Amino acid sequence: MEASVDRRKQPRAPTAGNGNANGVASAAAEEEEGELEEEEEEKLRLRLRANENHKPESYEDLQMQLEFSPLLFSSLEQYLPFNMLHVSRELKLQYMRQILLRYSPEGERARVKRHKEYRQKIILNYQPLHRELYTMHEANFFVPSFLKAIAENTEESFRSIMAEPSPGIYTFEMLQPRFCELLLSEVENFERWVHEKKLRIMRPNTMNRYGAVLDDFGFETMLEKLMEGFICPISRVFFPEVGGSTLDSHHGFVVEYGVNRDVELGFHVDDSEVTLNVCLGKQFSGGTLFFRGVRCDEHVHSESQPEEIIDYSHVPGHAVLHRGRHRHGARATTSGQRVNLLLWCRRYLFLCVYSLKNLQDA
Ligand SMILES: O=C(O)CCC(=O)C(=O)O
Ligand SMILES: [Fe+2]
Repeated sequence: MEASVDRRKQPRAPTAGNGNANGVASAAAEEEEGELEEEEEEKLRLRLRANENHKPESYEDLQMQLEFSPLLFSSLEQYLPFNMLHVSRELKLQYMRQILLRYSPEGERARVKRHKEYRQKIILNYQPLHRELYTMHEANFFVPSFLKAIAENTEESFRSIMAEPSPGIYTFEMLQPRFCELLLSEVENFERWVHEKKLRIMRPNTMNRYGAVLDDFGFETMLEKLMEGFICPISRVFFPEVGGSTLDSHHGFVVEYGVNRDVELGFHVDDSEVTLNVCLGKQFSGGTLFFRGVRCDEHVHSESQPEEIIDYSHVPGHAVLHRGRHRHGARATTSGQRVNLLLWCRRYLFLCVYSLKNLQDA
């Protein structure tokens, strides 16, 4: 098994979106007034260090016209040269956009554009069944023990609700049964709608034939809050080596296993820094999650040590939190139906800015 480990990828453009696929191509921006002279374009540079005192602009209102995430522009702004910090927002935008365009492959931008249009079509037409799920209501979503631990926000309080069956794998009770039930019925409602409309649904990633991307049908803001308010505090304590407290984007989806669904999931690593995996139900047997230790890219296929081999049986409402690079897979769900909520948490904006600066310095 150790011979082959897939990198489980979301079918998306890593450099053009922010993991939330909120960028769309617009040729119009090129003809905007105040365009930079060609000569100046040659000098487009980012500073080595962020200017922490600079408060970046918001570009959210331009979301529909921009081919990159508004958040990416805000992150990048802190790295602008001093003389660019106080020019107009339009000029800053143009400066940053030209840098981004230089390093972002066109094919990926086109893919992000298509994804954005797909999402827009859904958001405009899909009628949610349980609207109360789309905004964060923590008292309705989470069990009290989880809320208490988060409110206390200490390593001790987190450990008091968690088991750590193997180093770096944390399990705990998290979601209320009622929330799981409603979310399952919302997902079913969405899938019914997709089927009725004869839409081609985009699956969560390259290894699933079933399941749905929650961010695509309205859950983006709620899941953002879940990551920021609940997963970042825990990751800050347990996953500092992957920037646990600075996770800045996510990919949220459900996977579905059972008869007429996916059966199992091969050995893989996730396209995330930190992964939250919560079982929503329903009733099932099998579906055990197996882990085989954390590896870097170069050693992802190496043998595992006996102490790294661990199995975990999903329990509805209970979460598993692990590093994306903690190699794992799921055994066959042999009867019933198993649905899990996955939140791949990333440091996408940070890594984007970092790789841009590296490319510039190369
Ligand atoms: O089925 C599971 O619980 C594992 C899912 C998983 O690893 C993933 O979606 O990346
Ligand atoms: Fe995974």
